[in-house]
Amino acid sequence: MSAALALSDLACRRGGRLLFAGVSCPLAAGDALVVTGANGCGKSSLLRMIAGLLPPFEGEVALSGRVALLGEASALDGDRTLGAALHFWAMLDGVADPAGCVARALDDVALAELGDVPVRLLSTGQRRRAALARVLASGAELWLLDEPATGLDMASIALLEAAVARHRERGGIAVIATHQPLAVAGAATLDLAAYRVAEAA
Ligand SMILES: Nc1ncnc2c1ncn2[C@@H]1O[C@H](COP(=O)(O)OP(=O)(O)OP(=O)(O)O)[C@@H](O)[C@H]1O
Repeated sequence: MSAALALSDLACRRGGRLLFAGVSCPLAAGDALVVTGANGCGKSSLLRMIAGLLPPFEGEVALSGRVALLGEASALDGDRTLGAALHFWAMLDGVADPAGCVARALDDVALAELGDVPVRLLSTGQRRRAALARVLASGAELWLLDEPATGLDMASIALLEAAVARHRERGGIAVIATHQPLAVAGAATLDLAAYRVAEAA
């Protein structure tokens, strides 16, 4: 797995307001970036920009590799069993061995025993881990994780941290927006508040 990501002089404008400007950051295979900053400073917007879902107001995003975004919603079909819902996405993602990828991902987030339970019956934290499993099973080189620790207990946070570490060891890149401190060894940090653009008086 080999990934690369370069953010060059990025600016973000939403709802008519310039949120941040001048964000630059190069990331190579195995790197991680932890994005912090107050509510509303634009962390989710930055991740959506990297995912290609939101055009930059200025600057550019250059990347190589496939992208998986863990956002607020998991997009897993509530009526399917967890295993089937993940399998559906793994097929769409075109992974070589969807069944194997899903089984490993479920193991990695400690949900292997719930593979035959409908997604709608999962608890909040289980649903969050299921969304993470979807990212794991995607085989994407670039992980964009938006508040991945929300709703997770301590054991699940450790699983998340371990999954990120393994992904980086394989040459993947992780960009993580978080309010909670996470153990991400040697990660670059980006405090978006420092890139806030003052409103004109
Ligand atoms: N679709 C949209 N249209 C207009 N403004 C938006 C839209 N989505 C978000 N915003 C605004 O952009 C700003 C940044 O939102 P964003 O979700 O990126 O912040 P955040 O740093 O991730 O916040 P939080 O820590 O609360 O998750 C907010 O003021 C928000 O109201």
